[in-house]
Amino acid sequence: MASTLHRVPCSHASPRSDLTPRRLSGGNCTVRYPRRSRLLSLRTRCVAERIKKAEVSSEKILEIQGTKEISITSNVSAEEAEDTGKEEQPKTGVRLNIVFVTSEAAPYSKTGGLGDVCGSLPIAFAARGHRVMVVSPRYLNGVSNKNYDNAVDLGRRININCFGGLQEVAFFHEYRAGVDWVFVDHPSYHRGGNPYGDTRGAFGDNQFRFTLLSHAACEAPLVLPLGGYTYGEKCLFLVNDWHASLVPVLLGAKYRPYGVYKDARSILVIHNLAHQGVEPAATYQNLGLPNEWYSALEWIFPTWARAHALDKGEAVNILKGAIVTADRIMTVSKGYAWEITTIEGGYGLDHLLGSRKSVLNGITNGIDVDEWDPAKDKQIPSCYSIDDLSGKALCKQALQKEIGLPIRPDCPVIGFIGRLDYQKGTDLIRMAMPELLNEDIQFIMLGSGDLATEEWMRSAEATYPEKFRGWVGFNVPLSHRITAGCDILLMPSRFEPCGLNQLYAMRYGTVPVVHATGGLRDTVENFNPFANEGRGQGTGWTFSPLSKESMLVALRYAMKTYREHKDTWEGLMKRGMSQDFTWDNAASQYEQIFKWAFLDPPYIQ
Ligand SMILES: Nc1ncnc2c1ncn2[C@@H]1O[C@H](COP(=O)(O)OP(=O)(O)O[C@H]2O[C@H](CO)[C@@H](O)[C@H](O)[C@H]2O)[C@@H](O)[C@H]1O
Repeated sequence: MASTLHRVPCSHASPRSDLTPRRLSGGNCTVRYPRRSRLLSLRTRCVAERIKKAEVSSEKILEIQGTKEISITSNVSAEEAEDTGKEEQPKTGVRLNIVFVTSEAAPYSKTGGLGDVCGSLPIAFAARGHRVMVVSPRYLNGVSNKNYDNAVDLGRRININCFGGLQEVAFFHEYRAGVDWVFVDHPSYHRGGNPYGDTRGAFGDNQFRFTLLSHAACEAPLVLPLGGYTYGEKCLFLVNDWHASLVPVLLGAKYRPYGVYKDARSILVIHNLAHQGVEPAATYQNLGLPNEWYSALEWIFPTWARAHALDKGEAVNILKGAIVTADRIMTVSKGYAWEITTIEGGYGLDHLLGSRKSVLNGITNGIDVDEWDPAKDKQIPSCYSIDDLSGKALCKQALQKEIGLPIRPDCPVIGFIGRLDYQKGTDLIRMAMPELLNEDIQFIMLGSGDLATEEWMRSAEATYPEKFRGWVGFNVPLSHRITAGCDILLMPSRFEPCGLNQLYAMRYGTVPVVHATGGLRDTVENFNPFANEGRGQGTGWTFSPLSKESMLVALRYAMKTYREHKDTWEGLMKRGMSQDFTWDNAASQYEQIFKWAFLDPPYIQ
């Protein structure tokens, strides 16, 4: 065994040798990795610490000390495991080193569904026996700082060569729920607002901030001795959306030419194709990539999308870079996996995605069934379950009271939660509202984003004081109370890669009414009152086409059923509540894709 691990030659032969990954702040060309013996002693120390903290069952101690694999029985203390003599066995056949790269991970950072997924899917993989690291920025915006209280500075600094200079980043780390949460620290992540922007709009340096993230994520498995030893080169990168999409390009352009990461694989997970990280072509030189890799990111806008006659439409598209270099591509539902290969859903990338159809799969997201559990949710005023729904009625009354609407148990309450964005079809809600509020209903909206829609929500409250409430902002506890207290959840999304709110709604016995698109069509079964010998079948209503009229038709069916067919309504609620949306289910499907990824040679050698 070599005394140092992962030594990368400092190839001065390359005209861009400044791009070699191993630079240290001190100017050395290679990182001095700890010797193997030191790694083992670090590992032993860390194991001792974990044993002390009773994070590892006693039966596992020998295994940890003696083998390369770590299996954490996350919720079982050493004493418990000894007492019962039982121990969770890893569910996976092949244990992998999985590295999530993401711009958000709840509860540390979240602006939407990406944060939810990257906060809970890693835990599901860890529980199945994989070693899992999540690499994400350490956002300090004044409000979120406390989220990182338990993350300690690992004392590792690396210099990233991009944007015309060396950028020093640090790594913070928290080990929680069997997962190594790694936070990349850099001054550009320390500012007010959310991860992408503030009240003045998107940050102008997002390309820089997420370039740093991708470079740092490529280094993390090599340089961070987590739990005493590094993840090493044979790992699987799960890169989420455009913010992490430089990772597969970097593997091919910056590491493999030096023999590093030859056994790694990368999978691009697309949560939202509408955001691609497109910037002027001139920014390519900032990304820390060799010139000859330009074509991987090259993007030419069609003529109609150019600003003027002399505009050649030349740009770089970071997401495209991952589409053409990742070993496999995934989306968050089967329906969306197909939609993105069509001209309507492909956002200009349909041809490229179609050309990689053989490695493109969709797996429906799961949800965090502990955080979203009406039987033990601390955020709602009264818990309930499929066996006793009485608490739901109390949640409805409490919501009406909290939000200042008349307390009326029999009046159907319709809710909407989400980003106020073109994607979510909020324009349709605005258009339909005068007609909808002619009915005897109440409507509650929670969201932030598009300023005009926020303004409209405020004015709608004034126009319909007895029927409409709009809460402008991002408020997770309130989103739980709305999900529990409403009867119907409306999601008229133009496109929806998966959608999580309809899953939360069903789990809380709130009946979804959704546009039949992407993951919404895959997860909500349209109600059929005649099926099942007249007992009915389905979990909600799906409407199509996306028009005000068809949305109102679906909502009227729902309201009529709610008012006039109480038993049928309860059947709808209970069928929704009994769906299996656990991450474990999704994670086992992911493992099949992982197997395929390692069966094939790396797509970019
Ligand atoms: N104002 C607010 N206050 C509190 N909570 C709020 C909120 N606005 C939104 N949320 C929360 O943010 C999450 C939104 O998740 P979605 O999956 O519905 O949409 P999003 O478009 O962000 O995600 C993208 O990624 C996910 C994950 O893959 C896909 O499901 C989805 O289709 C895709 O568009 C939910 O947890 C929701 O409750």
